[in-house]
Amino acid sequence: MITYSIGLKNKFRGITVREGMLFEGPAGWAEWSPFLDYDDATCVSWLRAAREAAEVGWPAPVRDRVPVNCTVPALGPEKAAEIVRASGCSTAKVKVAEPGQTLADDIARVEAVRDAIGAGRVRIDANGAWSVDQAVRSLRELRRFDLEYVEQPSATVEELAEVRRRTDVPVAADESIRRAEDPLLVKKLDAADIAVLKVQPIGGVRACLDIAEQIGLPVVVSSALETSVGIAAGVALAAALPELPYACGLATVSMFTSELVTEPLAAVDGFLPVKRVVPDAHLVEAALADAERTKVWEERLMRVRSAG
Ligand SMILES: O=C(O)CCC(=O)C1=CC=C[C@@H](O)[C@@H]1C(=O)O
Ligand SMILES: [Mg+2]
Repeated sequence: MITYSIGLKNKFRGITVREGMLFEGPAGWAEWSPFLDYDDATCVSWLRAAREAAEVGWPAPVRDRVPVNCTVPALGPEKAAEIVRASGCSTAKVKVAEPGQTLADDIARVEAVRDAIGAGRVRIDANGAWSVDQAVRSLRELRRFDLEYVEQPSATVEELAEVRRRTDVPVAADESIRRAEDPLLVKKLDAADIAVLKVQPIGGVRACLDIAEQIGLPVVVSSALETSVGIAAGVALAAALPELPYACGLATVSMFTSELVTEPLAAVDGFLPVKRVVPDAHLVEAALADAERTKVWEERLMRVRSAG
């Protein structure tokens, strides 16, 4: 069992360092990396996903590569454009509604991304930060950049449904699925056009495939900001879905300052290959967490195992 600690190039989701654990089982390597602000009960499904990866493996793929978007954190317009140009992707996902920023900041960033990507696709993610009225007002401004969709504009499923009724920008549900008691409520309330599925929070590739089948919406597979070991699970899900009409949010290892595998699952010309990965001993050594953080994670794992 390994505890890693890797820096992020830019602040994302309020964090600058990513930590997690890796395990090896009969089926291969697995990552368990619930965010530090999650309580033990929330981390149980994340552990189920890691167990599936280590002990059982994943269903057979139906494709050998997966189209991906580049992910643009809530940075200024120049840096945002730079990330898009360096990525080689023809779809970009831009973070908006960052606490402490304004709609003018979002407009400048999305405009810069639209210019950088040309005829490519631009989607935005508000992480539930807007009220319904704020979402409708913001989308009225941002829709001129020809948005593919807005991910989680507001916090609740009911709000998502209302935003969807009041805008012509398609709505994708993320937190409303991965953090919900009933992930299918989104469908029942007609709250979304697209379902964003993440393997760790939902509890594994098979758990995601079940939701995909029941929810009856096109699926975008997205990462939980894992190293290549965890990203491989997202790629396995994207590769096993019967239909994959959108680029996936799995090109996030480029946000890390270092990696654990010699050939990371990083986008080349907008695609990731479908493969399992094995951590490299030297890279792992360089990314090992210190004794104090390792203890924190080992204790967390023990608690979550007994909670599960
Ligand atoms: O979807 C992507 O392009 C990358 C992944 C991504 O945006 C996220 C990963 C991890 C945590 C989340 O805050 C965030 C998301 O909201 O989708
Ligand atoms: Mg999201």
